[in-house]
Amino acid sequence: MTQTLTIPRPDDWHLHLRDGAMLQAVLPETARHFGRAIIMPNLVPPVVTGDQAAAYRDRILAALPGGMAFEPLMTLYLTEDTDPADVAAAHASGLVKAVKLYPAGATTNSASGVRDFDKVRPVLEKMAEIGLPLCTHGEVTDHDIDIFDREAVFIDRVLDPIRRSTPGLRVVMEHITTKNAADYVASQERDLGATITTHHLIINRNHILVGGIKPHYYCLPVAKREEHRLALRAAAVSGDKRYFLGTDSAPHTDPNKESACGCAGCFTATNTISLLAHVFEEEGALDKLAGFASEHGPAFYGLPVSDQTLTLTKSETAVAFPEKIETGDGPVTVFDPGFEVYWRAE
Ligand SMILES: NC(=O)N[C@@H](CC(=O)O)C(=O)O
Ligand SMILES: [Zn+2]
Ligand SMILES: [Zn+2]
Repeated sequence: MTQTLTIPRPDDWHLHLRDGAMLQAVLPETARHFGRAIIMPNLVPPVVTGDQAAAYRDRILAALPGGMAFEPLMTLYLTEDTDPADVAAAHASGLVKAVKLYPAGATTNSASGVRDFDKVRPVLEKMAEIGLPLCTHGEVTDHDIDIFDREAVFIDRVLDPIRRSTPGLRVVMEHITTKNAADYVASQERDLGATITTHHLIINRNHILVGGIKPHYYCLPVAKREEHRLALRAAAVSGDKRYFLGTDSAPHTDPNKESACGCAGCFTATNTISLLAHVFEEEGALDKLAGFASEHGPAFYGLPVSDQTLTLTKSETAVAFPEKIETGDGPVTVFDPGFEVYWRAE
């Protein structure tokens, strides 16, 4: 008997679409399965103002193949010069759904991010007042902090102080990778959620380093020890509304990944939904997939759950995903989970 699972059409609450030829190639990979996505603003140059976000939204919609329905939910890239009034106007018009905080130097295209968190206080206060969420890349950048500790230290030194001094500020801890982060979310009563990626439910740091270095498993925050992966799985399948899917699908061309200084990012848009069904089945929690992928995110952002559905079917034979997708900028390798997957999305 074929096993099927029907869920409301999922959304991706953390996605990199890039621009130009790359946007053209990767957008259908997401739009095939997802109805909406929170679009990350770390372009070069970054999407800082409401006008830039409106123009980027238009480029995304122009790149969408005819017949595909997809709603990009735009974000603004927070800089020390961001104008609270511009943020408020972009929110009031319905264009912008979140503001993204990148500590300067923490990740890909974060050079224009925040160095001195006191400088963005007026923006954060305005956001708390109008109910506009802050999405955080939660890692400190101090040279004396080990890369595997940077997320946990960010919570103590940056995030918790910001939240205490800005009551009412709603925060999404993006792409959490540690038990520390999952526990912090669980300990907070209100105004806090977290996205979890597909790949952090599947790989730990051994996958990156054992048996030769695997650049396609390198992303930021870097995958941690197995105990952390297990904590993320427990959070994702818990049914707790504070955790939801943000794939952080982050395309880089193969030459930029397979390099002496490889870029951070895993490209998971193509096979994410099948991989998630596999993971949730492994955890005996297929009934929790709809919450994680389709319901908790809209609840946090105050949006309706999709009235469309996506059906997953478990087949006898493994699904054949492409190893790479071609883009006008060069090939992009699709995330390889290292196991066969039998769940197919219609
Ligand atoms: N996650 C990553 O490793 N890379 C992202 C940036 C980010 O989300 O930190 C990217 O833009 O490539
Ligand atoms: Zn990030
Ligand atoms: Zn990201």
